[in-house]
Amino acid sequence: MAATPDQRARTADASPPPRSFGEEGARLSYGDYLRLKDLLAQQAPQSGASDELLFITIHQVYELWFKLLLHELERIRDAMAGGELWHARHLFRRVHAVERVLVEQVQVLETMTPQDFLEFRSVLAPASGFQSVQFRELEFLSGAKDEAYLSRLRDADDAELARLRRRLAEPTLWDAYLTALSQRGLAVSDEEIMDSLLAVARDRGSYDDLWELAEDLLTHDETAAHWRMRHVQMVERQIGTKSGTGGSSGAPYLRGRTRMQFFPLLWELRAWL
Ligand code: HEM
Ligand SMILES: N[C@@H](CC(=O)c1ccccc1NC=O)C(=O)O
Repeated sequence: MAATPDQRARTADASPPPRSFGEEGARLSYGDYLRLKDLLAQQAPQSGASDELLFITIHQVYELWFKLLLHELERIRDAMAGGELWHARHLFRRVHAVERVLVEQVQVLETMTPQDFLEFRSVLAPASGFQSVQFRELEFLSGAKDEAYLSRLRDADDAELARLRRRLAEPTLWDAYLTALSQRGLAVSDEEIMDSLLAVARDRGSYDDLWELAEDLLTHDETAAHWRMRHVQMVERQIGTKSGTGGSSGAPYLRGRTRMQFFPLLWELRAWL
């Protein structure tokens, strides 16, 4: 069999095989690059309960994914406003995949029994998911801006409050979608927006990219609703009708939140088609 160009070159000058890719710099190790010493030192259970490590780990994993989602959703917003619809759609595929993971991962925490949760639940109060700054940032960026939540963040520091205020002030995904519509000559005033959305839906030949982008927004909205429903099911399974450590009514409050829509007009559009 004929030698490959690579084999020929090696036998010709008898030089040692090249070092494997990445060895040239030889500065970073796996643990250094990923800051594993710091990362793996961040789980500090407050009780002796065996399942508290699971509880902390799952929340930290959520927060890491929230961080990535904020990064990608910002890029999506900016791509939409900048007319780069293909790029927004590319990033939406990633966002949807992560969001499906967020929903699926609820089942990991559901392996905990309510009895085992009660072993450490009392040490958690008054902490609760209410205080997740990144979760609220995701809602604000998606269009559900509700300033009232700022007052529920008991222990938020100045930097966190500033981040939320910035999210309240900056354009949402919906604002960016409207910019994309107007760049294509479509009217976006309150009175005209439904007609524009209908025009996009009815003329896929001219507006397919805008239609698909609206579908991506809707999938983001739908998957967020799936998470809220999975979360409240998990809550009912764990604490039933008890009120929450964060001071809400618990499951009834969370059931109310499942009706929230980021993009109500995209849902309403269906009725007019
Ligand atoms: C044993 C599991 C869990 C229980 C029993 C539980 C319970 C609750 C309750 C009762 C609330 C309402 C606020 C309160 O009064 O405390 C809440 C809110 C919240 N929880 Fe959980 N939770 C659990 C797991 C999780 C996980 C894994 C996450 C992931 C980050 C999470 C994120 C949130 C968020 C973001 C809120 C605020 C929701 C909103 O205001 O719409 N929770 N949770
Ligand atoms: N709110 C929950 C406690 C809880 O799940 C929690 C506590 C501290 C930090 C994050 C939490 N997760 C979601 O609310 C409860 O009432 O049992």
